[in-house]
Amino acid sequence: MAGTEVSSYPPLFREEKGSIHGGVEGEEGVKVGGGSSESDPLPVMDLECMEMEKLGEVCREWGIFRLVNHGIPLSLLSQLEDHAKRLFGLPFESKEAVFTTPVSYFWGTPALTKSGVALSQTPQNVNWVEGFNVPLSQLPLLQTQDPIIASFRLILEEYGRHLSRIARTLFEAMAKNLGHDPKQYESSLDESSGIVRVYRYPLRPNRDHASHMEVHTDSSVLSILNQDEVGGLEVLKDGEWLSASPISNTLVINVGDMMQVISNDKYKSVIHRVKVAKERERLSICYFVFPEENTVIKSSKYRPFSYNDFRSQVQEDIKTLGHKVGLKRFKINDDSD
Ligand SMILES: O=C(O)CCC(=O)C(=O)O
Ligand SMILES: [Fe+2]
Repeated sequence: MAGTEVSSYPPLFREEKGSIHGGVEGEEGVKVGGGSSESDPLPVMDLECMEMEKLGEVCREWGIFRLVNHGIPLSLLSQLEDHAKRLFGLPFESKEAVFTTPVSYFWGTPALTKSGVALSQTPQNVNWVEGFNVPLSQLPLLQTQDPIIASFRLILEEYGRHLSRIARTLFEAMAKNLGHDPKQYESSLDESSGIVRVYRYPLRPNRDHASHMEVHTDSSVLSILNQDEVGGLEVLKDGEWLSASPISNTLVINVGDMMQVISNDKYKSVIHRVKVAKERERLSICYFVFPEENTVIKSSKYRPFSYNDFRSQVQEDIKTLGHKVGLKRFKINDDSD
Protein backbone atom coordinates (compact mmCIF):
# COMPACT_ATOMS: atom_id res chain seq x y z
CA MET A 1 0.00 0.00 0.00
CA ALA A 2 1.21 3.50 -0.80
CA GLY A 3 0.54 4.48 2.80
CA THR A 4 3.62 2.62 4.01
CA GLU A 5 5.98 4.66 1.80
CA VAL A 6 8.33 6.54 4.04
CA SER A 7 7.91 9.73 2.01
CA SER A 8 4.25 9.88 2.98
CA TYR A 9 5.17 10.53 6.64
CA PRO A 10 6.06 13.92 8.08
CA PRO A 11 9.91 14.03 8.26
CA LEU A 12 9.94 13.77 12.07
CA PHE A 13 8.15 10.41 11.86
CA ARG A 14 10.62 8.89 9.43
CA GLU A 15 13.67 8.48 11.67
CA GLU A 16 12.64 5.20 13.29
CA LYS A 17 11.22 3.59 10.22
CA GLY A 18 14.23 1.26 9.80
CA SER A 19 13.42 -0.98 12.76
CA ILE A 20 9.75 -1.71 12.84
CA HIS A 21 10.15 -4.98 14.72
CA GLY A 22 10.03 -5.34 18.48
CA GLY A 23 6.92 -3.20 18.83
CA VAL A 24 4.86 -2.48 21.89
CA GLU A 25 3.25 -5.52 23.45
CA GLY A 26 0.88 -3.80 25.81
CA GLU A 27 1.55 -2.59 29.31
CA GLU A 28 1.01 -3.66 32.86
CA GLY A 29 -2.11 -2.22 34.40
CA VAL A 30 -3.75 -1.83 31.02
CA LYS A 31 -6.17 -4.38 29.73
CA VAL A 32 -5.44 -4.50 26.05
CA GLY A 33 -8.49 -5.91 24.33
CA GLY A 34 -8.00 -8.31 21.47
CA GLY A 35 -10.89 -7.00 19.40
CA SER A 36 -13.50 -9.53 20.40
CA SER A 37 -16.69 -8.56 22.15
CA GLU A 38 -15.69 -10.66 25.22
CA SER A 39 -12.84 -8.30 25.95
CA ASP A 40 -14.87 -5.15 25.36
CA PRO A 41 -15.40 -3.34 28.63
CA LEU A 42 -17.58 -0.54 27.23
CA PRO A 43 -21.31 -0.38 27.91
CA VAL A 44 -23.40 -0.84 24.77
CA MET A 45 -26.34 1.34 23.70
CA ASP A 46 -28.71 0.61 20.83
CA LEU A 47 -29.73 3.65 18.77
CA GLU A 48 -32.85 1.93 17.47
CA CYS A 49 -34.05 1.06 20.92
CA MET A 50 -32.77 3.66 23.35
CA GLU A 51 -32.99 2.63 26.99
CA MET A 52 -33.30 6.01 28.66
CA GLU A 53 -32.42 4.99 32.17
CA LYS A 54 -29.35 3.08 31.07
CA LEU A 55 -28.26 6.05 28.91
CA GLY A 56 -28.27 8.33 31.97
CA GLU A 57 -26.39 5.80 34.06
CA VAL A 58 -23.76 5.23 31.38
CA CYS A 59 -23.21 8.98 30.84
CA ARG A 60 -22.85 9.53 34.59
CA GLU A 61 -20.56 6.60 35.30
CA TRP A 62 -18.59 6.21 32.09
CA GLY A 63 -18.94 9.21 29.79
CA ILE A 64 -18.37 6.81 26.92
CA PHE A 65 -20.28 3.97 25.31
CA ARG A 66 -20.45 1.78 22.25
CA LEU A 67 -23.32 2.43 19.83
CA VAL A 68 -24.92 -0.33 17.78
CA ASN A 69 -27.66 -0.08 15.15
CA HIS A 70 -26.39 3.37 14.18
CA GLY A 71 -27.77 3.15 10.64
CA ILE A 72 -24.57 4.05 8.72
CA PRO A 73 -24.11 1.58 5.85
CA LEU A 74 -20.99 -0.54 6.20
CA SER A 75 -20.16 0.16 2.55
CA LEU A 76 -19.96 3.90 3.30
CA LEU A 77 -17.60 3.26 6.23
CA SER A 78 -15.29 1.12 4.14
CA GLN A 79 -15.29 3.57 1.21
CA LEU A 80 -14.33 6.33 3.60
CA GLU A 81 -11.51 4.26 5.06
CA ASP A 82 -10.30 3.33 1.59
CA HIS A 83 -10.17 6.91 0.36
CA ALA A 84 -8.47 8.08 3.54
CA LYS A 85 -5.74 5.46 3.12
CA ARG A 86 -5.13 6.53 -0.48
CA LEU A 87 -4.87 10.18 0.46
CA PHE A 88 -2.57 9.50 3.41
CA GLY A 89 -0.37 7.56 0.99
CA LEU A 90 0.38 10.74 -1.00
CA PRO A 91 3.84 12.24 -0.44
CA PHE A 92 3.94 14.41 2.68
CA GLU A 93 4.69 17.54 0.64
CA SER A 94 1.62 16.94 -1.56
CA LYS A 95 -0.66 16.54 1.45
CA GLU A 96 0.65 19.83 2.83
CA ALA A 97 0.24 21.59 -0.50
CA VAL A 98 -3.15 20.19 -1.54
CA PHE A 99 -5.03 20.28 1.76
CA THR A 100 -5.07 23.82 3.11
CA THR A 101 -8.64 25.10 3.13
CA PRO A 102 -11.40 24.26 3.88
CA VAL A 103 -10.02 20.73 4.41
CA SER A 104 -6.61 21.03 6.05
CA TYR A 105 -3.75 18.60 6.62
CA PHE A 106 -2.02 18.60 10.03
CA TRP A 107 0.39 16.46 12.00
CA GLY A 108 1.94 16.21 15.46
CA THR A 109 -1.06 17.51 17.40
CA PRO A 110 -4.84 17.33 17.33
CA ALA A 111 -4.97 20.93 18.68
CA LEU A 112 -5.84 23.17 15.75
CA THR A 113 -6.90 26.79 15.32
CA LYS A 114 -10.45 27.55 14.18
CA SER A 115 -9.22 27.55 10.59
CA GLY A 116 -7.60 24.13 10.94
CA VAL A 117 -3.93 25.06 11.39
CA ALA A 118 -1.95 22.97 13.92
CA LEU A 119 -0.91 24.78 17.09
CA SER A 120 2.83 24.39 17.44
CA GLN A 121 4.11 21.53 19.57
CA THR A 122 7.50 20.99 21.13
CA PRO A 123 9.37 17.86 19.95
CA GLN A 124 8.93 16.37 23.46
CA ASN A 125 5.17 16.36 23.42
CA VAL A 126 4.51 15.71 19.77
CA ASN A 127 1.55 13.40 19.15
CA TRP A 128 2.35 10.57 16.74
CA VAL A 129 -0.50 11.37 14.41
CA GLU A 130 -1.31 13.07 11.13
CA GLY A 131 -4.74 13.94 9.83
CA PHE A 132 -7.23 15.79 7.68
CA ASN A 133 -9.50 18.31 9.37
CA VAL A 134 -12.89 18.58 7.69
CA PRO A 135 -15.36 21.29 8.77
CA LEU A 136 -18.49 19.64 7.34
CA SER A 137 -20.45 22.82 6.57
CA GLN A 138 -17.56 24.07 4.40
CA LEU A 139 -17.16 20.92 2.31
CA PRO A 140 -19.09 22.40 -0.65
CA LEU A 141 -16.25 24.96 -0.93
CA LEU A 142 -13.69 22.24 -1.60
CA GLN A 143 -12.86 22.65 -5.28
CA THR A 144 -10.85 19.90 -6.92
CA GLN A 145 -10.03 18.32 -10.27
CA ASP A 146 -8.80 15.17 -8.56
CA PRO A 147 -11.33 12.33 -8.84
CA ILE A 148 -10.26 10.71 -5.54
CA ILE A 149 -10.58 13.98 -3.60
CA ALA A 150 -13.91 14.68 -5.32
CA SER A 151 -15.33 11.33 -4.27
CA PHE A 152 -13.79 11.71 -0.78
CA ARG A 153 -15.85 14.91 -0.52
CA LEU A 154 -19.08 13.18 -1.56
CA ILE A 155 -18.48 10.33 0.87
CA LEU A 156 -17.76 12.77 3.70
CA GLU A 157 -20.93 14.71 2.93
CA GLU A 158 -23.01 11.58 3.20
CA TYR A 159 -21.14 10.43 6.32
CA GLY A 160 -21.69 13.91 7.84
CA ARG A 161 -25.45 13.65 7.35
CA HIS A 162 -25.49 10.38 9.28
CA LEU A 163 -23.37 11.84 12.07
CA SER A 164 -25.66 14.88 12.45
CA ARG A 165 -28.63 12.56 12.72
CA ILE A 166 -26.94 10.36 15.32
CA ALA A 167 -25.68 13.34 17.36
CA ARG A 168 -29.12 15.02 17.38
CA THR A 169 -30.88 11.79 18.39
CA LEU A 170 -28.43 11.10 21.21
CA PHE A 171 -28.42 14.71 22.41
CA GLU A 172 -32.20 14.85 22.60
CA ALA A 173 -32.29 11.60 24.54
CA MET A 174 -29.65 12.95 26.94
CA ALA A 175 -31.49 16.28 27.39
CA LYS A 176 -34.67 14.35 28.13
CA ASN A 177 -32.86 12.10 30.59
CA LEU A 178 -31.53 15.21 32.37
CA GLY A 179 -35.05 16.67 32.57
CA HIS A 180 -34.07 19.63 30.35
CA ASP A 181 -36.60 21.45 28.19
CA PRO A 182 -35.47 20.43 24.67
CA LYS A 183 -36.51 23.83 23.20
CA GLN A 184 -34.34 25.69 25.68
CA TYR A 185 -31.34 23.52 24.88
CA GLU A 186 -31.73 23.49 21.10
CA SER A 187 -28.73 25.77 20.44
CA SER A 188 -26.53 23.69 22.77
CA LEU A 189 -25.98 21.40 19.82
CA ASP A 190 -25.21 23.08 16.53
CA GLU A 191 -24.90 20.55 13.72
CA SER A 192 -23.32 23.18 11.45
CA SER A 193 -20.30 23.17 13.80
CA GLY A 194 -19.62 19.48 13.04
CA ILE A 195 -16.00 18.60 12.24
CA VAL A 196 -14.62 15.30 11.01
CA ARG A 197 -11.00 14.45 11.76
CA VAL A 198 -9.50 11.63 9.77
CA TYR A 199 -6.44 10.37 11.64
CA ARG A 200 -3.54 8.14 10.71
CA TYR A 201 -1.29 6.94 13.52
CA PRO A 202 2.04 5.87 11.98
CA LEU A 203 4.21 3.14 13.45
CA ARG A 204 6.21 4.19 16.48
CA PRO A 205 8.50 1.20 16.85
CA ASN A 206 11.19 2.30 19.29
CA ARG A 207 9.03 4.09 21.83
CA ASP A 208 7.57 1.40 24.02
CA HIS A 209 4.58 2.68 25.97
CA ALA A 210 4.63 6.11 24.34
CA SER A 211 1.28 7.65 23.53
CA HIS A 212 0.17 8.30 20.00
CA MET A 213 -2.30 10.86 21.32
CA GLU A 214 -1.84 12.26 24.79
CA VAL A 215 -4.34 12.02 27.65
CA HIS A 216 -7.23 14.46 27.19
CA THR A 217 -10.95 15.13 27.27
CA ASP A 218 -12.79 16.32 24.18
CA SER A 219 -14.05 19.93 24.10
CA SER A 220 -17.16 18.89 22.17
CA VAL A 221 -20.75 18.22 23.24
CA LEU A 222 -20.42 14.72 21.81
CA SER A 223 -17.74 12.93 19.80
CA ILE A 224 -18.43 9.98 17.54
CA LEU A 225 -15.51 7.71 16.78
CA ASN A 226 -15.07 5.11 14.13
CA GLN A 227 -11.79 3.20 14.47
CA ASP A 228 -10.26 0.54 12.24
CA GLU A 229 -9.38 -3.00 13.36
CA VAL A 230 -5.98 -2.04 14.81
CA GLY A 231 -7.40 -0.46 17.99
CA GLY A 232 -5.56 1.68 20.53
CA LEU A 233 -8.19 3.90 22.13
CA GLU A 234 -7.93 3.73 25.92
CA VAL A 235 -10.30 5.09 28.50
CA LEU A 236 -9.66 5.98 32.15
CA LYS A 237 -12.29 4.38 34.39
CA ASP A 238 -11.97 4.26 38.19
CA GLY A 239 -8.23 4.82 37.98
CA GLU A 240 -7.61 2.07 35.45
CA TRP A 241 -6.88 2.35 31.74
CA LEU A 242 -9.21 0.17 29.71
CA SER A 243 -8.87 -0.63 26.06
CA ALA A 244 -11.88 0.25 23.88
CA SER A 245 -11.49 -2.65 21.47
CA PRO A 246 -12.28 -2.20 17.81
CA ILE A 247 -15.53 -3.98 17.00
CA SER A 248 -16.70 -3.83 13.43
CA ASN A 249 -19.87 -1.91 12.61
CA THR A 250 -20.03 -0.14 15.98
CA LEU A 251 -19.28 3.45 16.91
CA VAL A 252 -17.80 4.81 20.13
CA ILE A 253 -19.55 7.84 21.62
CA ASN A 254 -17.74 10.21 24.00
CA VAL A 255 -19.43 12.70 26.29
CA GLY A 256 -17.40 15.91 25.81
CA ASP A 257 -16.65 18.90 28.06
CA MET A 258 -19.63 20.93 26.80
CA MET A 259 -22.05 18.10 27.61
CA GLN A 260 -20.56 17.88 31.09
CA VAL A 261 -21.38 21.59 31.59
CA ILE A 262 -24.87 21.28 30.05
CA SER A 263 -25.56 18.42 32.47
CA ASN A 264 -24.35 20.43 35.48
CA ASP A 265 -21.57 17.90 36.01
CA LYS A 266 -23.97 14.96 36.17
CA TYR A 267 -22.42 13.48 33.04
CA LYS A 268 -18.69 13.22 32.73
CA SER A 269 -16.40 14.13 29.90
CA VAL A 270 -14.36 10.96 29.50
CA ILE A 271 -10.57 10.97 29.93
CA HIS A 272 -8.91 9.05 27.11
CA ARG A 273 -5.76 8.62 25.02
CA VAL A 274 -4.49 6.61 22.06
CA LYS A 275 -1.73 4.02 22.40
CA VAL A 276 -1.26 1.66 19.52
CA ALA A 277 -0.04 -1.63 20.93
CA LYS A 278 0.48 -3.37 17.60
CA GLU A 279 3.07 -3.11 14.89
CA ARG A 280 0.54 -1.63 12.58
CA GLU A 281 -0.55 1.77 11.44
CA ARG A 282 -3.94 2.82 12.74
CA LEU A 283 -6.72 4.79 11.10
CA SER A 284 -9.60 6.43 12.92
CA ILE A 285 -12.31 8.88 11.96
CA CYS A 286 -13.70 11.17 14.65
CA TYR A 287 -16.62 13.56 14.54
CA PHE A 288 -16.96 16.42 17.00
CA VAL A 289 -20.02 18.59 17.43
CA PHE A 290 -20.23 21.79 19.49
CA PRO A 291 -22.78 24.27 20.84
CA GLU A 292 -23.71 27.35 18.81
CA GLU A 293 -20.47 29.27 19.31
CA ASN A 294 -21.80 32.51 20.82
CA THR A 295 -24.61 31.10 22.95
CA VAL A 296 -23.95 31.35 26.67
CA ILE A 297 -24.14 27.90 28.24
CA LYS A 298 -26.20 27.90 31.42
CA SER A 299 -25.00 25.90 34.38
CA SER A 300 -24.95 26.40 38.14
CA LYS A 301 -21.47 24.90 38.42
CA TYR A 302 -19.68 27.19 35.97
CA ARG A 303 -19.54 30.89 35.35
CA PRO A 304 -21.41 31.79 32.15
CA PHE A 305 -19.35 31.25 29.02
CA SER A 306 -19.86 30.47 25.35
CA TYR A 307 -18.10 27.77 23.38
CA ASN A 308 -16.15 30.57 21.69
CA ASP A 309 -14.80 31.67 25.11
CA PHE A 310 -13.90 28.06 25.93
CA ARG A 311 -12.06 27.46 22.66
CA SER A 312 -10.09 30.72 23.03
CA GLN A 313 -9.07 29.76 26.57
CA VAL A 314 -7.99 26.26 25.47
CA GLN A 315 -5.90 27.72 22.66
CA GLU A 316 -4.29 30.27 24.96
CA ASP A 317 -3.44 27.57 27.53
CA ILE A 318 -1.91 25.33 24.87
CA LYS A 319 0.21 28.23 23.61
CA THR A 320 1.35 29.42 27.02
CA LEU A 321 1.40 26.25 29.16
CA GLY A 322 1.72 23.59 26.48
CA HIS A 323 -1.50 21.83 27.50
CA LYS A 324 -5.25 22.28 27.85
CA VAL A 325 -6.56 23.18 31.32
CA GLY A 326 -10.18 22.80 30.27
CA LEU A 327 -13.27 23.13 32.42
CA LYS A 328 -11.38 24.05 35.59
CA ARG A 329 -10.88 27.49 34.06
CA PHE A 330 -14.62 28.15 34.23
CA LYS A 331 -15.68 26.25 37.34
CA ILE A 332 -17.17 28.22 40.20
CA ASN A 333 -15.31 27.96 43.54
CA ASP A 334 -12.53 25.88 42.14
CA ASP A 335 -9.32 27.08 43.70
CA SER A 336 -6.99 24.90 41.65
CA ASP A 337 -4.80 26.69 39.09
O1 LIG B 1 -8.31 8.28 17.27
C1 LIG B 1 -8.96 8.03 18.27
O2 LIG B 1 -9.35 6.90 18.52
C2 LIG B 1 -9.32 9.09 19.26
C3 LIG B 1 -8.94 10.48 18.86
C4 LIG B 1 -9.31 11.47 19.91
O3 LIG B 1 -9.45 11.14 21.05
C5 LIG B 1 -9.51 12.89 19.55
O4 LIG B 1 -9.27 13.28 18.43
O5 LIG B 1 -9.94 13.65 20.43
FE1 LIG C 1 -10.45 12.67 22.09
